[in-house]
Amino acid sequence: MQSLESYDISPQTGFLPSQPPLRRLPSAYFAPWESLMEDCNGLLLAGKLRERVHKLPLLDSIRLQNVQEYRRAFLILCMVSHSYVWGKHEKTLEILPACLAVPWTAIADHLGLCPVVCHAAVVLWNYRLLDKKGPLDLSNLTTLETYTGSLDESWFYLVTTEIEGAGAPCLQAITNSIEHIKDGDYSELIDDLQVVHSALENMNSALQRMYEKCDPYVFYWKIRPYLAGWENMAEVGLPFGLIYEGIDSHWDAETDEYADMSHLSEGERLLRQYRRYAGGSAAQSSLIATFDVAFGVEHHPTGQKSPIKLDSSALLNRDRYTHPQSTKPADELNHPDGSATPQTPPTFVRTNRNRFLRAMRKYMPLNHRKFLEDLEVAANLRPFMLQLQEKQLITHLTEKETRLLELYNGCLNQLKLFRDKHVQIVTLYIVNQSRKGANTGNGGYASDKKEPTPAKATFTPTVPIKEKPDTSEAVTALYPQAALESERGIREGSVSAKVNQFFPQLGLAKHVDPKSGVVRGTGGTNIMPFLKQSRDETNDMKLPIIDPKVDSKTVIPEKSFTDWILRR
Ligand code: HEM
Repeated sequence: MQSLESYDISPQTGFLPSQPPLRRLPSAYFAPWESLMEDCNGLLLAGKLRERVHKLPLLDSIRLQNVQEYRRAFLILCMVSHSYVWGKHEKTLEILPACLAVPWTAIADHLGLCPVVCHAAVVLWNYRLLDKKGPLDLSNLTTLETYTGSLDESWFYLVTTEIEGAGAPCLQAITNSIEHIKDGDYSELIDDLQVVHSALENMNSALQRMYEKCDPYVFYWKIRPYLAGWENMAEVGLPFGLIYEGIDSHWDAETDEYADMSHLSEGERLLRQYRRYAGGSAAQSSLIATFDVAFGVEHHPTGQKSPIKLDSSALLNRDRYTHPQSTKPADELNHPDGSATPQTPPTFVRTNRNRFLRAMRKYMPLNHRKFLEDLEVAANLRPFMLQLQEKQLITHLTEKETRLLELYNGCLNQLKLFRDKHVQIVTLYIVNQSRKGANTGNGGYASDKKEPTPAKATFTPTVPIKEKPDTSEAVTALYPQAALESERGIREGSVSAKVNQFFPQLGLAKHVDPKSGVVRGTGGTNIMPFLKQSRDETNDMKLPIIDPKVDSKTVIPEKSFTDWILRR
């Protein structure tokens, strides 16, 4: 492994930048972005944001001076663009104007990200210390930007920021542990694992604080819709994704040439403009992924205990937890068997076979992704522990060796507890909220007032509308991104209506029967089996420790060191 700094990781603040993020872009050239950001909440509320965006000049991101400025600009464009697309009780828009799309895409490329909101933008690059010399924790943190202007949204991001800060000391300890294993330095290795253990405890305490100031209702109905991306969003009018105006998808990076489009049909040309990206999620946290890699936690496709080859029905189902979509819907035409899709998430072969978790890596900053990829190769903790485990079958372990096994299991237990708490949070903040429905009767939160043109009249569903729960019509009109229905909301006269005529099989919305109790992740499918499996897979990694005083019989481990090596 290279030094932490070379992966843009700070030994003190981890994946958070070593200095708090920029509060404003200094150059007057970018004043139009800063001033739009300043008014964003107000403009959204007044229904004037889109109007203002249409007046925004097209600025050249090349004039950003350094990585701090790039990150600040990326945050602004994430905030403004998602507010623009989803609106506030407005129809979803499927074309992002060039003044946002062009610089956002260029800045995302520069940072090794996708032009869509992500964990890095709202958590890593979106905080400020109230007292510059004070600690990096909830007693001293505030956000730079939010979609809603609510304290609940700030708290949601800041709890996650604190978790990132609490986990920071682990990164050096983990990379040190690789060397200490090589050198056989058990005392140092014990220290490394103790650092990780207590950091995980602190992370768990921070996660528990989510309940304090982030109201589940506000989170689900007010905040989460803005974090949605444009993947599997057929029912809210984005069956093929989002069009990034001015982004020429006909240019080929390999040949540096513009493709000859003359052979393409009108439909194909239109389709090639769309991009699909998942929305923001802490599943994009490189920190949690680091623990999995370092401890050798094996993740499998949801519902599978061992890797399987996807059959065609799985491809057709388009479940993002087993088969993430390609970024561009047109790829599906070129590779109808789905063979293009695995190129989208970075390919790597080690322990993580869950495609959703793997796909989340492309939403991590390039250097953090690189760190995980290098750690995949360098990580030696689990093979070392498996060796100790095999040794104890033949002979007694030394005190230090036993302590190491205990600490390894202890760290896994803390990670499992983190995922336990997380499952509870998701139950309260998502599953329960989606079942209860929106608080449409309460004028304080969700107004009964609909758009001047009722949503039903502006949509032409192409598949029969299923019977809905009582509240759903109002819910869909007010919070379309939270809808559980499966009809496609293709608007008459829209680009997607045209594309749909040519390719009716593409961008089909998944059918989710509201009565089935299935609750989907942002643009995804049933989240609970996925999250519970991830937790169980963490727990399954614990290794049995034989107490020589008690255990007289030999325990055969489920997975031996040799087995692990063979399966790598
Ligand atoms: C209100 C708080 C939270 C909610 C409602 C929530 C919701 C979710 C959901 C729905 C998923 C499934 C994937 C998706 O659709 O995006 C997920 C995955 C995940 N979340 Fe959260 N989350 C919350 C807070 C956090 C925090 C604070 C962290 C800490 C970094 C975190 C870390 C993760 C991770 C690592 C995954 C991937 C699954 C795994 O590794 O087990 N989440 N979350």
